[in-house]
Amino acid sequence: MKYDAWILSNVWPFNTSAYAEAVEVWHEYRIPIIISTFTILMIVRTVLHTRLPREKLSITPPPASPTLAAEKKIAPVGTGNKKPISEKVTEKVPRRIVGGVKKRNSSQDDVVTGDEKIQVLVFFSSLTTTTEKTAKVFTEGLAQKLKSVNKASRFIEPEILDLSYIDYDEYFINPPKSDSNVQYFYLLLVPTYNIDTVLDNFLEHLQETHNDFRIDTAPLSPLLGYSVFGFGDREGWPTEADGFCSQATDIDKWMAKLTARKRAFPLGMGDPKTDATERLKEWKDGVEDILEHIAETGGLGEGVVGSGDAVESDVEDVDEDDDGEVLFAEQKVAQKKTKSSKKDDMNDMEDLGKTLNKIAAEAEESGEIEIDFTNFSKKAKKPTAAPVIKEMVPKDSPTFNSLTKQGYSIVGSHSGVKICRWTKSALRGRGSCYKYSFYGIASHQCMETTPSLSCSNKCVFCWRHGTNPVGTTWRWVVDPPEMIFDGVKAGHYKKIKMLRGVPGVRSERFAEAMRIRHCALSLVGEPIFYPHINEFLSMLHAERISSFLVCNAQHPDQLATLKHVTQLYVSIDASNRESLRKIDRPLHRDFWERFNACLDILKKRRFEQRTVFRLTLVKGFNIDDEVEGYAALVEQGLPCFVEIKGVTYCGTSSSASAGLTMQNVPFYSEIQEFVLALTAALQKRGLGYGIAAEHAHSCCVLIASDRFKNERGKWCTRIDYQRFFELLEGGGEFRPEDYMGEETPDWAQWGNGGFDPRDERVYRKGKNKVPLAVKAEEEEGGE
Ligand SMILES: Cc1cc2nc3c(=O)[nH]c(=O)nc-3n(C[C@H](O)[C@H](O)[C@H](O)COP(=O)(O)O)c2cc1C
Ligand code: SF4
Repeated sequence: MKYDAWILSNVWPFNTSAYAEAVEVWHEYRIPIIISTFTILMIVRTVLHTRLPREKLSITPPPASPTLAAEKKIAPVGTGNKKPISEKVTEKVPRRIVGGVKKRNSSQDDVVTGDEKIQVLVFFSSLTTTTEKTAKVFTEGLAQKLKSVNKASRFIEPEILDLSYIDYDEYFINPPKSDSNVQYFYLLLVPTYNIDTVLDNFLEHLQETHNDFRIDTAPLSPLLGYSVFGFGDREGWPTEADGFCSQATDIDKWMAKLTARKRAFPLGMGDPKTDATERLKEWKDGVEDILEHIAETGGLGEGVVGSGDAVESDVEDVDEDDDGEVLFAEQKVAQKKTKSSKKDDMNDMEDLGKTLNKIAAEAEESGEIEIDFTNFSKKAKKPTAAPVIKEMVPKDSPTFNSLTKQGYSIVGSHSGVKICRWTKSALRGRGSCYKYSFYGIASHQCMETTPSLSCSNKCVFCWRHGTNPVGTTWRWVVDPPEMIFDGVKAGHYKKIKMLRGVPGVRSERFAEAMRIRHCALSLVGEPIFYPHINEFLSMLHAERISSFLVCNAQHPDQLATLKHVTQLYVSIDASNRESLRKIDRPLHRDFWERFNACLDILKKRRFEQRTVFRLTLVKGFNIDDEVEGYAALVEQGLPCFVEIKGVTYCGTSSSASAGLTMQNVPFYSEIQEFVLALTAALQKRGLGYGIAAEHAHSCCVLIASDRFKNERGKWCTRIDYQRFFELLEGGGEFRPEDYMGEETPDWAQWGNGGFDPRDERVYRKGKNKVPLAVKAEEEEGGE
């Protein structure tokens, strides 16, 4: 019997015609039957999957995220009728975060459970050392305090870290790696600068870390907590809306995001000139309390002010809507848009567009800010009001009053002119400054001026800081060069005329002084900062006024485009990066790169114009062990001359606050020693330099390149000014040797002191005949 026939007769209970019909139906409908069955099975599976609670198969946390122990979560106190977030989460599973951004929501994720150690890290940033000094004192005080709290043994000695030197990746992507059971607490003390500083880098790093899709949005949540204190200036930035402590505010916000809102204590702010001490003390007390609390209880505590609780999150940060979804403001707007469009049932794109605009406007009105958390653009900036360009030194400003009290005539809104003490001295026949000994410049015919009272450094030895404005870029009203030129000349002549009646003024010198022959662009500030510096120089040269321009080696772009000057100076205040940072306190974060770029420019220019390195020696800052470093810089820039000058002491509170005292002023014998050592170091390197001249009265010595020796081997450091103007007016190319002047007079040469024998040497009562250290009021203006 065949198998089919056997089945029919033994298994199939019905008759054969019924079977044949069934087979026929199957053949006809088998595809829809299979599809329907499969679909029904899938629906049943999906329903069961979403309804039934699931067991966690693994306890491994997701990469880069600490274990989230839902059991640890404590209901926040003080949230009114709102249910604790953790409860809501378990009620509505799964909890959706629109936009796919991972977010943590409790400050209790990482608690100290028993014997963990607590390490406080105090980060600071400082340009002009206020914050640095304060942070040091603060950290010492905190260390003392933590020794006396309950559970003091939990605390490791707090550590202080400079944001300019640390690797952000080590501290601000994840907490530092530690093999023992140490947990970290971050404190940040930062100033605010509306110019480019290291803080911009830092903020960018925080922002990028938060927005980096590869890492958790809150990778710093394992921290125990953090708090920020900002230093600002209410005089310039009176309110927070004006930018008072704006960078501290930004850091606080980004840290809140990165730590999942573990703000342990509210952002503190203070102005060192007024209330910083008081505000910092309050903040310190609060931070100490919370640290004690952490050591005792293991966490920040929920619901208390400053607990970092989710309820106090920022408006633009995170928000909860009725459905228990955590939505970012952007998506909330988007959701409203969707709901609204559904309600209105409009398919027409034009109408939809109108509705969206309306909703967006509503959202804006209600204070919701649209933030793109999914696409981070560095260029995206907060919309700001159109900038109002201000005057650098307005007539009603404290800076104006202070500068005028010091004898400056302010021209326009950013230029100044002042009579230097050597001009007065020369008028009375009592000697010119070292520029006469070295270069033949008569001080009574010299005008000292600057077209930019602003500077990008805060050198410890500068007698004007506290008064002169600072900045890294020109952000003020620009006065025309003609106005400045006429103004500074008028100011200079006016002051000369006022000296008419001073006892001892020689009539012939007074008459000569009414014709300016030289301009020292070195008074204060940074002359090449002025956008029309080249036009200004042309005006000087057109009147046959020679130009000595001193720049601080921080503006390579401007230096590169600078036209011809009679002598071009670069201040070399230190031989290495760290020393330069300490002494010049530059505002530019890439100050060392800028400095080196300027030296390279100077090197290229050495066959076009006379180039000079100006070294100002400050004992305890930039002399010890730096000879070789300076020699290396000379080798790099190959200047025509190196002027070495002892610092002058101004005795102001700002110099004192920079740690400068009379002890930092070198004796002339120390300058001489340094010059001998430097010359030897240069010669050892095979560089053709020698000591050409000195002016002991100004504590100043000149090292010159052998290029400035004549055929008789004599130094010719003086300048042929007549020739310089002829060459300039000729319009062709020329070299510094082409306007090399006559031989340096014997009395000015090394070993002879440098005082013009035709002048009368006047010693002040009680002063040594050989000046050992010159005070600023004597020396000011003798640039
Ligand atoms: C160029 C410059 C820009 C500044 N910008 C701001 C500012 O935008 N907002 C503010 O509150 N303070 C500003 N300040 C004030 C400093 O933040 C304040 O003086 C601070 O104490 C400096 O700290 P530090 O010297 O330790 O770096 C600025 C100061 C300077 C010199
Ligand atoms: S570069 Fe000159 S003006 Fe500027 S801070 Fe230094 S010494 Fe003062």
